[in-house]
Amino acid sequence: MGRRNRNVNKFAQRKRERKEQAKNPQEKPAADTRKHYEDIVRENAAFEEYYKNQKVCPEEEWLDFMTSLKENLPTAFRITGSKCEADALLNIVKSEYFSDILNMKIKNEDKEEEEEIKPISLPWYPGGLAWQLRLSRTDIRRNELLYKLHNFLVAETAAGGVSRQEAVSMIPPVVLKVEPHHKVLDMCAAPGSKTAQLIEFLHAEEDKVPTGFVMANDVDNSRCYMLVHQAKRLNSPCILITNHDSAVMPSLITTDEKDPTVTKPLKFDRILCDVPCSGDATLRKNPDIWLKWSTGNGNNLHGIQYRILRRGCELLAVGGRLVYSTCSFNPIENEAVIHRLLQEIGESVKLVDVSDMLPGLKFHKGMTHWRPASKDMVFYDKYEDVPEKWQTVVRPQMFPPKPEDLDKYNLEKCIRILPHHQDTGGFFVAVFEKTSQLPWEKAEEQKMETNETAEVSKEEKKEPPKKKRRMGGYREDPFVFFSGDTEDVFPSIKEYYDLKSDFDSTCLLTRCHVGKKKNIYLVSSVVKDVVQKNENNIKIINTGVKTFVRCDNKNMTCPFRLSQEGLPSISQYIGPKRRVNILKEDLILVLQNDNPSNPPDIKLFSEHTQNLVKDFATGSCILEYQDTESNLKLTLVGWRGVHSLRAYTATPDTVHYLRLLGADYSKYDVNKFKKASDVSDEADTNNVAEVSQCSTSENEPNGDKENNGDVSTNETSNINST
Ligand SMILES: C[S@@+](CC[C@H](N)C(=O)[O-])C[C@H]1O[C@@H](n2cnc3c(N)ncnc32)[C@H](O)[C@@H]1O
Repeated sequence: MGRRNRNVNKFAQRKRERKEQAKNPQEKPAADTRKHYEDIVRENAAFEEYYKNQKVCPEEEWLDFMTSLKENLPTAFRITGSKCEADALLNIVKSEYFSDILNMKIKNEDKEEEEEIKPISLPWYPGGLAWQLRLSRTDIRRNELLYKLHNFLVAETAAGGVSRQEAVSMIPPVVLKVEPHHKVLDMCAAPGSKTAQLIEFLHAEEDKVPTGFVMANDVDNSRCYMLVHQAKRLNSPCILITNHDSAVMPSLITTDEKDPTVTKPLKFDRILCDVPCSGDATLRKNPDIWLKWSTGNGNNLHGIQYRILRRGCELLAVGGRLVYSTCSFNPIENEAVIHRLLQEIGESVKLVDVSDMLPGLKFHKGMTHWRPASKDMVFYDKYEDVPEKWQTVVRPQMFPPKPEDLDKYNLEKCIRILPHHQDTGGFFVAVFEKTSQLPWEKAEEQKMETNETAEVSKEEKKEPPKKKRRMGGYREDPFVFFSGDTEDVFPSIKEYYDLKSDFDSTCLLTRCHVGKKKNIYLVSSVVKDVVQKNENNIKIINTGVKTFVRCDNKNMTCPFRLSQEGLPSISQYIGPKRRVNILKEDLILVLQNDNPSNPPDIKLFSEHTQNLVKDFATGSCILEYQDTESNLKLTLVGWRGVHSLRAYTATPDTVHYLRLLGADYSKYDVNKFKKASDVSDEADTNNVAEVSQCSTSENEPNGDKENNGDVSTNETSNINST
């Protein structure tokens, strides 16, 4: 394969394919992988022999283990978003969707008999926000009785109200115990489902910008753009995405909080090492692994897994917590990696028992004995038995601890989840705490101190400046921070949006040095510091949440409108001049009349709202609504036209808000099973909305409704000023 091919951005390519498919929703994708999956014989003799030999589960559970592995994976999802929105959505899910299906019996794809669907709340997930259904994704997609549930999952995923994620994969962020002040590193982050959770935990305090941040890293440049997409859904100014081999992740620096004139090494309070693995615990979701499974996979990955974990321990602050996880059953990728690390670093890092954080979760304790094997399925009890030809593959560090050393390592504190435990995928999790510096960290520090003393005595002999690190891959646009309140476009933004004096304009940035600023992004001050101090040292792919978008409209004195993505971060700084406290019925009116070329006339609104906007300057504004009973608070970007008022939301968000308001959104809730001729004229005219609900991927957010300078179009807007 040529170099050009390897550099194809797979994510962008898939996006293009989906767009094409959205244009012709009736057409099936060329390669129907589903069919392919159905044809796969879910058997692999080597797999069975290997894991029977490793004793991954007691003999009496073996049949259940294998039977479960051959079944399709049930669907699981989490409800996300701010606490008040998540609570409101949870109530809707329970009362509208689950009550409908509670007593329903469905014949699943891979079962003979009809079964009850029975939604189960995952008992160990905080706030009762995570659910599992006894239905695979395909079951939900293909069954007409479930079209409303399917529409709900697709639309809410696009709006960021729901995240579809395998149940067991939700565990690592839960046990990492992230708090809003933590500096968090996700070493192998793409596609980003766990990163999303980390960000949600970071934003646990509603309406407050966290003082911590999440750095989400992946070695694969194209997969980094999946992270960009995830981050975009979450609207956080506290995330940065980097592209590096985490086994050799560079040491970073940050400003010392105690003395802002000096820098110090950046150590992370929380680190997630969700390392690349053979993935055989995802067989239920990825049946093609049955076809290619071999012992070689685990053996080959052990080394990189160990190096990533080791580097993670170095980057971890003393007192910090690190989670190592894989979706593999293989002890060579799991306990052997951990044993190797613990052997090397002594007592400075120790395993922690986190079972009390996971109430109701069934699992097996970590293994304390296993037998490395070569590709020809010969098992070894000691390295000396390994024939020379396999000695580069089966390494001495892969062997289990001696029985007399077991107490040193506490490997039983690891968590092994098998598919039959609670009808999920399999998973492995180990949680570490760092109690002191690693042995070589202490030595390095001493060496540095000695060097510093020596430097003082050789004042004249200055070393030449270090060469700038060369960073491979795609060239990213620069991160250009505002110099302060005098930055050319800032005074008009400040004036128009009545920005409070404590807003730090140096946290705004653009992605170009010269030319007209198009999109303006916002980061938290700690993220700004990390970017500015380290951008020559590590490749930063993306940071900042889009907050202002250029909009050269003759009816607006400021050339920038607000963007919904950045609104939760900037809203607290915007003064009363640009806020409208709208009534519920008026907000519903605005959302239901979302045709940008025909926005609702001011005369249609309540007297209350008409009075509020009477003397309101035209242009971008905030529409706010708070339900006094439920505490539900909605904040939307609006537009005051000369004679109209409208919301500036993307279609999935419109559906999300209408759902939360208990309003009618039926025109978007299309039953795709009905023949095209049955679909009402109204739905036909809302074709774009239908497509976004039923045909495009759940991960595909729609742009705002107009040509408004969104990332996808990158053009400035001329908004219809009706
Ligand atoms: C198991 S997946 C991570 C899944 C992710 N944590 C999630 O929950 O969505 C492993 C990821 O590690 C990345 N990876 C592989 N080797 C790496 C390395 N040396 N450094 C950083 N990332 C690496 C892969 O590109 C892949 O995206």
